[in-house]
Amino acid sequence: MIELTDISKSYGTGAGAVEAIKHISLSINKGEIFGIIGHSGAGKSTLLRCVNLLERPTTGSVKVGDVELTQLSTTQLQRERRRIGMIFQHFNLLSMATVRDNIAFPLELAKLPKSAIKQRVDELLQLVGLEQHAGKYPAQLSGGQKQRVGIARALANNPDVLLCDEATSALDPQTTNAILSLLMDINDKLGITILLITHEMHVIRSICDRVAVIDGGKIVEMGDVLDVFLKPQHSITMDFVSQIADSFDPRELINTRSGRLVKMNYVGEITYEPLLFNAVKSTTVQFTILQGTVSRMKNTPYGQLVIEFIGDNGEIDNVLNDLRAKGLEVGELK
Ligand SMILES: Nc1ncnc2c1ncn2[C@@H]1O[C@H](COP(=O)(O)OP(=O)(O)OP(=O)(O)O)[C@@H](O)[C@H]1O
Repeated sequence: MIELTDISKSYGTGAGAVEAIKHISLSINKGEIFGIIGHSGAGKSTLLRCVNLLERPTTGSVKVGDVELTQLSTTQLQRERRRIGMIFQHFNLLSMATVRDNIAFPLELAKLPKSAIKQRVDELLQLVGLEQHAGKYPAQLSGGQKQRVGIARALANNPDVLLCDEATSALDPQTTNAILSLLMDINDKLGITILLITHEMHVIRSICDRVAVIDGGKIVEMGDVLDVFLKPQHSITMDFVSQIADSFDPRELINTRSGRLVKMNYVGEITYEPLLFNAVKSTTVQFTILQGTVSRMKNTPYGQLVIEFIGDNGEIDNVLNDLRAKGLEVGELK
């Protein structure tokens, strides 16, 4: 649905030039929720804005659907942009217009008849749960409600793609979760492809299928969220993962514990099985959980534990092999 090929973007020229993104290629599938995470200044906004050519890349190609956007005339580009909705961190609503009029705005630009606009706005108000607030002005709404207006407005022309520019960064944790659920619901119901940028790993873990980590204008790591989360390769990715994982380094335990320290990852329904108990029950091996997370990534449960096993080495080997045979990824820390 979105194909970026060898995109670079420089601001300014000569000695003062800033190369905000450098040779980025990215392919996003139809119906996917794809997250881009990076620290401030990494180039996230620039990259996102290249997708609808709010920023024109200095070099490279931008395809949305089958259309190469960089080759279009201004009028053609305006038409194609209707297929790409966008929401913003600070909502960017028209302060002098009601909720209904804010949502109607892109439909008026598209020159729909009045009756069709009314019907579509009613549908959108219902989709985002704002039927009771149609006559209010933005100043009378909470942050979460303002973002719902932003989402309804972005969806007005039935776009294929929704770009989300730090859409939850100005919201409190509870409202963030409600907006993330709404985005997931919209992706599910409408099959719309969502590309979001964030600096919060929580956002990626809650709703994304795949993630790219960017730093210094380059993609440093990319993959399925589960893989990147459970086995981060790059130090920047590890920083982000530690935002939500229990963040102390289990290797610090090595010199303080006398048993065998084992790290295990597991994914899917086995997360809820009594795996450890079953593995040791017919042995004399004992275990202690030193560190652990059991949670969900989007809809997939997973666990990550650091365990100390105490007992006969041969028996512990058998326990570890038993766990591996059940599908756990098991690695010893020493
Ligand atoms: N219009 C501009 N003119 C000059 N430099 C710019 C412009 N926009 C962005 N930059 C520079 O490009 C680099 C990437 O900025 P960008 O806003 O894309 O990063 P970001 O990851 O979105 O950061 P943040 O999370 O702080 O918004 C930064 O060094 C920034 O200063």
